[in-house]
Order: sequence, then C-alpha cells, then structure tokens
Amino acid sequence: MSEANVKFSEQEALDFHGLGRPGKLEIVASKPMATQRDLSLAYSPGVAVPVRAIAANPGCAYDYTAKGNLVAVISNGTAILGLGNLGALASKPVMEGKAVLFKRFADVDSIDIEVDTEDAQKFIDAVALLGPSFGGINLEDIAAPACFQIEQELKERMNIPVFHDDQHGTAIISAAGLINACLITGRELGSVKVVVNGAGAAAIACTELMKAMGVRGDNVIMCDRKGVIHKGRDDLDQWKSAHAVETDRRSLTDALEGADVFLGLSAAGALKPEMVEKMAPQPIIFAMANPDPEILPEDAKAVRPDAILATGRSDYPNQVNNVLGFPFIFRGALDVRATSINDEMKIAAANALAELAREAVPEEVAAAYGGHTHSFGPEYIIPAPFDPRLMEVVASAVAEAAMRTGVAQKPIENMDKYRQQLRARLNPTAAVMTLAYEAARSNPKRVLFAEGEESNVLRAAIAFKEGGYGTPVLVGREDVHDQLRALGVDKPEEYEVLNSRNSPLVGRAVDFIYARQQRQGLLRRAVERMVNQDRNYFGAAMLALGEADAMITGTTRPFSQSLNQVRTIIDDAEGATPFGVNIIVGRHQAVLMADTAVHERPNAEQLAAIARSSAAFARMMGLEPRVAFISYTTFGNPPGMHVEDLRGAVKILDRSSVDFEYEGEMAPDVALSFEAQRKFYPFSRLTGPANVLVMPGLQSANLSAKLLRALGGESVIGPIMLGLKQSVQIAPMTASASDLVTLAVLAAGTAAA
Ligand SMILES: NC(=O)C1=CN([C@@H]2O[C@H](COP(=O)(O)OP(=O)(O)OC[C@H]3O[C@@H](n4cnc5c(N)ncnc54)[C@H](OP(=O)(O)O)[C@@H]3O)[C@@H](O)[C@H]2O)C=CC1
Ligand SMILES: CC(=O)C(=O)O
Ligand SMILES: [Mg+2]
Repeated sequence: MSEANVKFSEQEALDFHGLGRPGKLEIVASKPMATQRDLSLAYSPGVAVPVRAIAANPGCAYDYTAKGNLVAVISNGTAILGLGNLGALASKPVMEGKAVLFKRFADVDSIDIEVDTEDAQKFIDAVALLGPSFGGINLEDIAAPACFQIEQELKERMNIPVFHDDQHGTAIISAAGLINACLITGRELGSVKVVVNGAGAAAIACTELMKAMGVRGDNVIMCDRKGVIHKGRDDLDQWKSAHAVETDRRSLTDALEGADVFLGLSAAGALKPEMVEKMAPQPIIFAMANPDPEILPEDAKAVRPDAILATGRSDYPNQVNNVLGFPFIFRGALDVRATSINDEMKIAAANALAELAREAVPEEVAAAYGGHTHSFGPEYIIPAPFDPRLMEVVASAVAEAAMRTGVAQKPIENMDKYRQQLRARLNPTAAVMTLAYEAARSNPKRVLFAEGEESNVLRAAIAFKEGGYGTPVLVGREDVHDQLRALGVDKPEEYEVLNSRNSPLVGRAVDFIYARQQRQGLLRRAVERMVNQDRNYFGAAMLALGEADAMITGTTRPFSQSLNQVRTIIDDAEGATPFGVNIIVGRHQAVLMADTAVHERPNAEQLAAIARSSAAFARMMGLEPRVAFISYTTFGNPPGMHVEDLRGAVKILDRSSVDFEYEGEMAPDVALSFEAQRKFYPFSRLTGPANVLVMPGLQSANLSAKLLRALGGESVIGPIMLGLKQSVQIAPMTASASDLVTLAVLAAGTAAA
C-alpha cells in the first residue's frame, strides 16, 4: 500500500476501537426506565400483555418488539474482507462495523453475532434458530463454497430476508458501477468482455448478476488461484464449473489480453501493471479486494491513463463497496416486511444506484469534494456512500420491487409519504459532519493551533494532519517536536512550529498589534510582552497577517478570556455580530443553538443578526434553516416579561426580506414539535420543526448547551464562533482531542474560501 494513502497509524486504529467503551456498539433503551411504573410496564407484570398478544398472533411481534427494525450481522470469520480465514472472534470488529453502518446510513438497528464453527450444517442450525429475534439476517465474510449452501438452506428455513452481503451486496454495487462505466466508454453489456479474478462468494455472485443483466456467458472468463476456470479443469466444484468456459487461455495474463473489464474479488496485488497494459482501450478496472486492492489506482493509471478505476476503499474515487447497498436494501425490505430479498429487488437497487450517479449532485455533496470530482464521468461512476439521497432512492426502489414481486407482507400505501419518511429518518448532522470532514479534506487549510504544547491539542493536530484535513501550524516552544515524537510521530520536523520567542515573524506581530493598540494605552514594550508570552495574541496576529487560514484555542483558559484576547486583534466581520452557535446532535434530529457564547441579553437587532448568520451556517452544514426565537412563552402564552426583543427580531426580519423561515416567540417544546405547532398555533409560519434555535440570552443558551453536554444524552459540538473577520474557534476547556479535531475542521470550513 502506498504510504500516501495511509491516513492513520495502526495505534490510532487500535485506540479508535479500544479507548472509552471498547468496541463500536452499545445498546440503548428506547423506552423510559425511570419509575416503578415504567418497570412494571416494561417487565413483569406489564410485559405479559404483549407476550400473550404475540403468542396469539405472531405478526404482532413487529408491533410490540424491536424485531421489525433489527438485523443480525452473522459471520464465522472464514473470509474476513480479503484477509482470509482468521476465525469467528477476529471477525468481530468487521461485524460490529457493519452493524454500526446499518445504523449510521439507514437507521436499521443491528447486532453482530459471531458463530464459532466451520461446519456449514452446524452454522445453519445455529442461525435458523435465531429467526424469532430478527427482522433480517445479513450473512457476512463466510467463504465460498460453504456460503452458498448456508445461504440457500437458511433462505428455505427462515421466513425473513437472508442476504449474504459479500455475494449480493457486492454484486449490486459492481453491477451499478459496470452499467455506468460501460455508458461512459460507449460499451454495451451484451458485447463487453469481462475477466473476473476470484471465484469465491463475491466473484460468483457478481458474475451471476452481471449475466442476468445481459453480459454474455461466453464473454466472461473467471480465474481462481490456479488461473483460468476452463472446461478442461477437473478440480472445479459446482459453483465454479457453472462459469467454466471453452478457451485455450490459462493464466490471468492470457485472459486479460484485449479484455474490456477486470473485476477483482480476490486478493491484494493480484493484478500487475503489465497485465493491465494488454487490456482493450479505456479498460474498466474494478479492484475490489479489501482492505488492499488487486492493484493501486496510481499503478494502473501509470500504464493505462485511459482506464476507469474503482476500488473498495473510501480514499480513492469510485468506491465500489457493498456499504453502498446493504443498509438501504435492508431498509426497503424491512419497511415492507419482505419475506426475502429477491433478484428483482437486487436489480432495482443496482439500477437506482446507477441512475443516481448520473443525476446532478446536490450542492452539499459536491462541496464536500471541493466541487470538482462529482459529476458523472470516469472519476464518478457510482454515488459516494455519504450521499444523503441514497436512503430515499435505494430503499424506495427495493420496497417497490418487493411489492411488485409479491414478497411484501406490508405494502406501502403512499410512496411519496414513504420517501419523505426515509429522508426524515436520516440524522442530518451525522451526514453533515461527514460532509464537513470531506470538505476540509478536499480543500485543506492551514489551521493554527495556538496551544501547541498541550498534549490533547498535539494529539488533535496529529489527527488533523494525518486525516488529511489540512496543515496544522503549532504555536509552542522548542520542545514541541520532542513532544510530537513522544506521541509516536515518526517525522516531527514535518510539523510547522511557531515559537513566539524566536520566530522571525515576532516583529511583524508586534508591529501589527502595536499599530492597533498604541492609542488604546499600550506601550510597544507591553505589546512585545503580550506577543512573547501569550499564545492567543501571537496566534491571532499570525492569523490576521495571513500566516494561517483559521485558528483554534481555548483549552487553557476560560472561554471569555480567550475571546477577549482574540477580539483585541481580530475585527468583527463586516455588518456581523460575533456569536457562538452549538450543534446539538440528538438521536433523531439535529439543531443549531445560538448565541451560546457572547451576548448576555441580545437586543432585537442582534437577535435578528444572529438568526441571519445562523441560517447561513445551517445552509453551509446542509440543513434548510427553520429558525425559532426561543422563550418561556409561546405567542404570548403565558403572558410575561422579556419577550419584546424576540418579537422585535421577528419584526425586523419581517421588514427585511430574508430567504429562510423564522417564527417566534415560542417555547422549545413547541419549536421542536411540528405537530404541536399545527395543533395549537396553526398560524405559525414554520413548515416543520425548528432546526435553528435563537435563544433569548446567554444564560439560557449556554446553560442549555452545557446541560445537554454534561448529561450526555446528546452530542454537543461547539460553540462555533461566527461573525469574526477571520475564523477563530475557541474550544471549551473540557474539550477532548477528538472535539478539537471537529472544531479544527469547522474552523477550516468557516475560513474564507
Ligand atoms: N468491495 C467490496 O464491496 C467487496 C470486496 N470483497 C473482496 O473480495 C475478496 C474475496 O472475498 P470473498 O468472495 O468473500 O472470499 P472467498 O473466500 O469466498 O473467495 C476468495 C476467492 O478469491 C480467490 N483468490 C484469492 N487469491 C487469489 C489470487 N491471487 N488470484 C486469483 N484468485 C484469488 C480464491 O481462489 P480459490 O478459489 O482458488 O481459493 C477464491 O475464489 C476479498 O478481498 C474481499 O475483501 C468481498 C465482498 C465485498
Ligand atoms: C466490503 C466487504 O464486505 C468485504 O470486503 O468483505
Ligand atoms: Mg464482507
């Protein structure tokens, strides 16, 4: 693997999995368990009621338990990615990973189960007995040929969808990619010449789907470790021999002579540049082995710049990976209570994916790629996994196909409404944060870490650099490089350190601050002391002088102190008022809350300005803003004091034609419930629950954000400072290294383009 593509160290991967609660999953209760009454309902005696109901009518299990949204990811570890047979236990990180991807991308609850046997029959019996627990079974990383028998028998024995992801998930995604690669290169599926390397679970299923979609059997040559699978071989099992062809070619090299397409579902490095050289013009190369592909795109491009390339990885264009499929396929199947996932549903998913890639890409996805890589073409043949449209497009296509083919036990009555529900089901901020990270990566900025001697700041700077999000510039003393080395950095000298005692830039910083402050009572000597001794003054001056694009500070002193220091040097943005906004990420919704940092009692003009800037920030984060001015009263009920400024802000916005929704004053429970708005305040102009809460004062805003953070039920990001001329983010003193990375990414995102 090329060094350039390693974005993290092995230690980081272990820390990611090991720090805090080990692993990647936890289970949370979806009902309150606070009182004696809750317990009586949740457990004995209340639980007896649904038990009897289900015994009388098994279908009720979908109404009274989590079954209908629960998928088991099950493996025996015999083909873990492309790492081989490493056993059931070693497969657990991958299975936990698939389970969290189910949740993250499609709100499907999922749990991993590792079954410790290589005996197919024992495996089948173990899984078949689990049927009552789950709405679906996702088999994963089970080697061929056992996987074929296992899936077949489980499908027959279970009345819920059983889907071997490595077979069908991969087949669906690669088919979508192939359709589009053929379109771009002007090829017809009916005449395309394909070489499939690998003859296992994924390869056989991809080949079968490809043939079902029109690729001719005699145009496909499959290879295993021994070379071409031809009719003359006597060592083939029934699955391989189904794809044996009459040919005198014997090796992968022979097979690739003049081939249009290479599908790699084998092992790292199996495809050599000299083999690629012999392929037809504009060859299509899907090197899908994980984690390391059959050939690195740069190596293939070196010999064939005209090639269309895809891998299973996220760090190259065209990620052909089953993550694009399984979450959404199960979403659609579960929503119609499908009894199986049939070929029509698979083909519908493949077509939906292929069509989606050909559509114009929404702004937020394009922005995440610096606006240049995401239009249909050789570098974009398949949607990116974090494309928010996937949920709606793929799940609804699968659900429709299930209904059409009669496997849907609970058909959807109103498809438009269903699509709307799918959109709402996505946690927008989770998606948005991914976009913010990708945007930073595609448009890397210089971010100055003013507290470059603190170990959590250094850890954040390392993660920021190694993640490819930008260039950290550290303010600190001589030993910062030693500290970096102690934290495991091999080449600390690659990190730029600005020392405020001896940097050649100190003079410029002093000149700059002195020019601003000489009429505010400061002597030059005092400014020299400020610059030498205080990293916030020095750092902010470096930012103002263009030595960095954004700055992050805050972990060593109270927020207000950092803010005051920064504002001595950085001006307010033209016509703006500086303020703080927090992103509150709930389980089912995300909201912005402002001003959590600056104005103690904002007046009407300030509230209106905060609303405007917050709405613009919401759009930057991919949210369509619906602003509510928050109070303890809702439209005058109960009557009370201190609401004039909120009402004044609404009037100011009424007078100045703004392009976002706003309303108020209203209490948070009304603001966050569209149902309550419609029922009790039908005149409210919001068209959904508010997602930007403009708070009446610093007390309520700051306390709410801190309470939410401390109670831990929600994830709270920020405050993110807006309204300064240059982007400065001030972290809370309690910020962890990972909080700092998020803020640094947002600092880069809010820096001038
Ligand atoms: N991008 C994606 O979404 C996905 C990628 N994959 C990748 O596909 C690969 C195979 O996975 P899977 O089908 O589940 O595993 P299996 O164990 O079922 O199959 C592995 C197959 O690869 C063949 N193989 C191994 N090394 C070579 C080689 N050097 N040359 C030719 N063939 C070789 C084996 O040949 P033989 O039969 O002779 O032993 C076998 O047929 C893995 O790398 C996996 O990561 C899998 C699923 C999804
Ligand atoms: C992506 C996947 O499922 C695999 O490589 O096995
Ligand atoms: Mg797999």
